[in-house]
Amino acid sequence: MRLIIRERPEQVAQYIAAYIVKRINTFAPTTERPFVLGLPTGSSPLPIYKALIAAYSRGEISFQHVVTFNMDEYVGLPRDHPESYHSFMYTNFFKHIDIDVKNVNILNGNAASLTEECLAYESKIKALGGIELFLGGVGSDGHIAFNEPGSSLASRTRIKSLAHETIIANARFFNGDVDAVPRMALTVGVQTIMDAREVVIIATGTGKALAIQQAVEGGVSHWCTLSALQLHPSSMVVVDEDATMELKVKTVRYFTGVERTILQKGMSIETQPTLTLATSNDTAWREPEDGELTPDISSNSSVFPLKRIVEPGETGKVKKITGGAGHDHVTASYSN
Ligand SMILES: N[C@@H]1[C@@H](O)[C@H](O)[C@@H](COP(=O)(O)O)O[C@@H]1O
Repeated sequence: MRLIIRERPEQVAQYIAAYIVKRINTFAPTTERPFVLGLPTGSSPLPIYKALIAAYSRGEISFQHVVTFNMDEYVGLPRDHPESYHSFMYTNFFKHIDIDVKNVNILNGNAASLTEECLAYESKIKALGGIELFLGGVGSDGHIAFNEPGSSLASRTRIKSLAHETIIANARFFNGDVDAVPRMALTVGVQTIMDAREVVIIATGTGKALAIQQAVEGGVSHWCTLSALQLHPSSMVVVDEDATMELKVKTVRYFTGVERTILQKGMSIETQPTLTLATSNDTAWREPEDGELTPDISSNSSVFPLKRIVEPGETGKVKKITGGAGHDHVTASYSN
């Protein structure tokens, strides 16, 4: 898991929006090979949507060949209710970009059979080859999508009852009326998110600080479903300073130090190769696996397919890294 820290929420949103634009453009989606993007609702992602709309307006990105799957939807709330996640997505994002409505997938919380609806959602994701990048937010109790504390980490799209904390938190969208907040939702499961080739999470504000602390410094636990991302090979959590309030100073320094080191090496944070130390069985050249990521110094190698040069028999700590942004190859030398 990578932790990226920015001072303010707007900077967090800018970072993530720029990352998504770059990912989609590098992927170069077509009708036959669309970019499959998982999307969240909530207040935290709003500035990301604003930044993506601005990038679209500037002609930097098209969503014509992007297929989206939203994380969740309330059960029983009419689709055109202003607080349904359908309304949220069209109002705040889809109606401002060139996405084809046929490519928009949002769970139907009013389906005749909710179970069938969930199964069909999973099948459709699978039929499209899986989700390339899942963007998510996090609840104050550490939930991703509506995978409330206690959710199985192996869960898939299903019906969930909402935790009391979530109902209270979401009452702000229903004029503060706790009774107006639906009690149930359809949600992708933790495993649905884990299956995505890459997961990017936004967390801003002090209200998310405890969840971030548990997810980053704690163990993997169903009590904080965000923590499952520790097991994901390519996950990134982008936070503002307020959301780091419960982290140890040592943790913050570690992650900011990692980013500083990368920048000092003259390598763009987005263009890090995946470096692994050679073992006796390694070949001299090893192409990174699709989406392979090491948590400390690298980014998604499928996006920036730099080659690693690992000399046979080299072991020990990385001593020197040369190359990086603008270079075809990145070379690492080692000390034992
Ligand atoms: N189901 C959504 C989550 O997907 C979202 O991450 C969370 C946080 O929302 P906010 O960003 O408004 O704090 O709210 C809801 O519970």
